Amino acid sequence: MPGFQTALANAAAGCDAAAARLAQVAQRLGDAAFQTPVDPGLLAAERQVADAAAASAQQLRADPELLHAGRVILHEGRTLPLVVPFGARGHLATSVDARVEGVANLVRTAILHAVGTREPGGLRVVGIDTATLGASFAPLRPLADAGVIEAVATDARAAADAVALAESQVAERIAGRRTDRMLLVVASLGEAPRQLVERLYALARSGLAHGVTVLGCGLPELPQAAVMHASAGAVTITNPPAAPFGRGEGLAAPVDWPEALDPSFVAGEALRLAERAKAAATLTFADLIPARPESGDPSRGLEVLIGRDAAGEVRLRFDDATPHWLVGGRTGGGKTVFLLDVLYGLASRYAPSDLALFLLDFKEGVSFTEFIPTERDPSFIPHARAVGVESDREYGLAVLKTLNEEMTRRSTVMKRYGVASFAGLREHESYPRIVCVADEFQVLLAGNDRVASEAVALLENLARKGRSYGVHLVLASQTVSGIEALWAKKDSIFGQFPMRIALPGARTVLETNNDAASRISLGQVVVNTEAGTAGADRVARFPDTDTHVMHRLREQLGEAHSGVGAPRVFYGYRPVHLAETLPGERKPGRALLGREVSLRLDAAGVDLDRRPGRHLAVLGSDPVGGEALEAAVTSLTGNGASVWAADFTGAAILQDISYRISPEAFAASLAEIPDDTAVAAWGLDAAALDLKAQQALRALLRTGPARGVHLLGWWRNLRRFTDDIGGSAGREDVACALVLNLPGGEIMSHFGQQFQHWNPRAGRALLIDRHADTGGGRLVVPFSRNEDHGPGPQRSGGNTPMERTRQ
Ligand SMILES: Nc1ncnc2c1ncn2[C@@H]1O[C@H](COP(=O)(O)OP(=O)(O)OP(=O)(O)O)[C@@H](O)[C@H]1O
Repeated sequence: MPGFQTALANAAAGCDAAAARLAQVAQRLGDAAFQTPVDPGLLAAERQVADAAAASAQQLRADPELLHAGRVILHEGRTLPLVVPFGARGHLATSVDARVEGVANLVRTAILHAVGTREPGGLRVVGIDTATLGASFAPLRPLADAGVIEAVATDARAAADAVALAESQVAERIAGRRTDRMLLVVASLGEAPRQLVERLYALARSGLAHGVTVLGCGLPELPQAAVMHASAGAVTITNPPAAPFGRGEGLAAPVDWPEALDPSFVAGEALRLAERAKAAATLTFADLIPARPESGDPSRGLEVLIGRDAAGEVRLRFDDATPHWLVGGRTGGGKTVFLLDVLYGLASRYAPSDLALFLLDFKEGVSFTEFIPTERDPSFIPHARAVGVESDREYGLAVLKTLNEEMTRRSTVMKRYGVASFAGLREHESYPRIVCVADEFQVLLAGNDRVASEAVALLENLARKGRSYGVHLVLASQTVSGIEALWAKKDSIFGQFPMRIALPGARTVLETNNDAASRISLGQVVVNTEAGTAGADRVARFPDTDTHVMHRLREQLGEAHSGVGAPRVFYGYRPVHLAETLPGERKPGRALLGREVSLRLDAAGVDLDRRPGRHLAVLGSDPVGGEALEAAVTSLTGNGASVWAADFTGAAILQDISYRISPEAFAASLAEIPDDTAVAAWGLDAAALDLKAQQALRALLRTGPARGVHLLGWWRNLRRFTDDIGGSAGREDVACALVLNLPGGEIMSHFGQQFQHWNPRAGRALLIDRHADTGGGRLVVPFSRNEDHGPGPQRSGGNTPMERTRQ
């Protein structure tokens, strides 16, 4: 057992050190029995050799392939630097581990030497120190913070991960994917399983040729290594395999460990090397963006530069191997910045005809405003097709549906050409790759309602098939529960996300035994293309965004693609007004009520045609119900319709109506409505219609549409409404309803089971039209009054709050 042997050796070294101290004391006492007489001629020769060797050793200090591993002890107390092949030329092992102070010195000396003699980024350092819990590396902390020391394993599981990291370094070097070296420093291994030791030996055998050097403390049987043995009060060193010291087994003279380094020197040197590494590893945002936008070929995938790690530039891809990405990180961990780096990088490298962005943000905040025109800055990213800011879940669902439909469309075209991949499709037609980013996607999946189950099904389909059709997902979440929600629903989905991106504090995006994200700081990211497997991480540094560079790119893209309209934007938090509808949206006989929460953000309304039941009930006490009714009336009168209006609330703003019915006269007027007239009534629940009036109302409902008479009534309470129309018998007589703050459980008795999940919330309404092909109704943002102008005049255009420039 190497662990046992090391423990024995450590104990022996302790005894030896005590014996050596005793010998020194005896020497000082002048006991001649401890002195060995040496020929004076030999001593003189030794002095000459030592002087020459010391001078050349000094010159060799800058050679990364040679390590000053200690001192050679000569007669008369003279010493000579012990220089051994290292790096690509050999490993070094010791019989005792870093619990012996001299060996801990060796560990620090070797790391500072190896890092300092190589170009920044040319060397990765990974440590194992289970017996002293990382204490051997503690003075080198700045190097760990800077990511030069990538990991120090302090328990058996982490030790296995560290070995796996070194093994993957060998594999990557063999595959030609890396050119840097790794120094694996086993400072102490404790009672390691035999299997792990064998893996270390295998690493040592293949490492020299393939980029891994091992400093194996307490591993005297390490292959391809010079071994420093501590025994009998002295340390000896065996021959380095490729460059023996002489003809014997090892160096003829005793040696000693390196002298303890001054702590302030270690701290200063570690800091200097850390700063040097950081400076070399840092790209600026401008470095991510080419000076002029480019038109890369998206056929085989999309590639984007996101930062650097010790081995150089880090580029990530959307392709067959990593079609979808999962991104995690705690609040303030840099997720927004990282996504901007990626998306601006992509937009600068691919033309809008080759890359389409769908951007969904489900959290409160201002994500993705850098892609859309604002009042202060009209520039935008032309690749963005649809942007949801503080999106409703239903908007997210609409986007996912659109993307699924797009896959179906592409599959038809691909069948026609007899091709099975996106690259094959691109040989015939230039479809863009699509990247859909859903920030805080767990909101979409929360709960057990229809939206959640549809979203899971759509996501699953996109995740499984997207790669073949050039459709890619980026799901980002700050919360653990976000990702767990998806695990719980369909654990198979995440199998389609081999690319895991963990920002500081991310937990669930990596495998549970991979704690790489807990060791990085702001500005760093763990990139793992093997679904988060421990040992397959790259730790990269990515830059903060730069508003000037972003603005410049938007302007450049705007000039280059002036024909491309701004994206459709859904602002979940903004009210909408009738005044902002476009002329094409206003049609005679159509009462407009709001905007659909859908990808096209169409104006939502009801057609008042001659079919039976073409009436509208606005239901719920929310005052926005009254405002939506005002908009409906204004949209009708704007197209020349005749409207008679009655207001039982005293708060309605009645514009351009043909005739105002006083509340008292309402019941009597019902029988006198002329043909082709809409009757609008606010607060019908307060009308207290008696039986006769109710019968007149029901007659109007039944016979009105045939002669162009339609009722648009606002009842603030459902009971009054159902009473007035005659309960379930009158259900078909009012085919349209705009439901506001009445819960699903309440309305389902009248409208049907499918509405039980309706969850009323401010600024949203459910539009039900029994004659339209929308079984579950449509979520709409009801038109509210313009602060100053009531429902507002209809004007010919408008840009906010829902941008509609792209058709
Ligand atoms: N690579 C980086 N280098 C320097 N600063 C950064 C970097 N990434 C992010 N930051 C800074 O950290 C802060 C938080 O970043 P960011 O807004 O991206 O975090 P987040 O994870 O999206 O958090 P939240 O969603 O809570 O805003 C910002 O002030 C940002 O400038």
